[in-house]
Amino acid sequence: MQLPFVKMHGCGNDYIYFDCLKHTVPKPASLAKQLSDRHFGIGGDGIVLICPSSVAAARMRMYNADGSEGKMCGNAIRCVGKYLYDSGYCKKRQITVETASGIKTLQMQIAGSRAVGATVDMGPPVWRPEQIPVDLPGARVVGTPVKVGGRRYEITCLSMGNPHCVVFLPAVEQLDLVSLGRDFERSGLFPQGVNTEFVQVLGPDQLRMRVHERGSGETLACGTGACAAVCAAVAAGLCARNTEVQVQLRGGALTVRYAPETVYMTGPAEVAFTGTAEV
Ligand SMILES: N[C@@H](CCC[C@H](N)C(=O)O)C(=O)O
Repeated sequence: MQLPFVKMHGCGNDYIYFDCLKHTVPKPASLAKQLSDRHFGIGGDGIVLICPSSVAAARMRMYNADGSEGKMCGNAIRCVGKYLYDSGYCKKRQITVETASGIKTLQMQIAGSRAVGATVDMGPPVWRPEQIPVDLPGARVVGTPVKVGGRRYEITCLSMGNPHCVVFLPAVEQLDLVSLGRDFERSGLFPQGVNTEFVQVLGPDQLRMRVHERGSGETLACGTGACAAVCAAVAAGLCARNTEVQVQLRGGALTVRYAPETVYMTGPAEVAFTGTAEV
């Protein structure tokens, strides 16, 4: 069976998108594993299905490269908005998308007849450990000392619709994220796995971040992770609330504002190429 796809990315966080408003995708979990392979597949951090919704313009389902399903993806949702706008399904400046962690509203950035990015209302962060989930006591895990992989870290944990652990370090460029990411995954602290952000504070409105994602390994960017990093920086008094903070990632930059009621994330959405997959 042949299935058309669009390969899109937000700051280099790349997924293979299928239009499930028109087509049915069989066995998406195993397809994600097969197609994400950068040598034997199309290559990507996972796959995204753009599905019908009764409550929004479309429903997004995202699968990591290992086939696990994620509840939310900040970079993918901007690309879903772009696809809905560019293909004419929803030619509106404001687009709603249903996800496994609720309905999100996007304000599309338009250039000519195409969408080039979006600001997404990501919803407020969730701090309660049992709702993240993280196996640590207390009402919040903010700057909490732990031992992971035999080393001491101070971690901040929160959910942006998916679990995040933020670690502030003096420098992040030289880190071995394969082994560090694995250490955090295997720490026993995160019963549903975790996305770990290693963050260097460059200034009160600028962070540098590298990320090890649950189910995909190191990626060039993570939208929910950038939001988690800014919320953690605000909680630690390193950045101001309700101020635009630029998060520099390996694949580009995202802007995040931790507003009084919610978190706004702004960034690009780009098509890399289109094709047909044999499934
Ligand atoms: N790349 C993402 C997050 C994707 C899901 C994550 N790996 C998970 O399993 O929670 C983003 O841009 O937010």
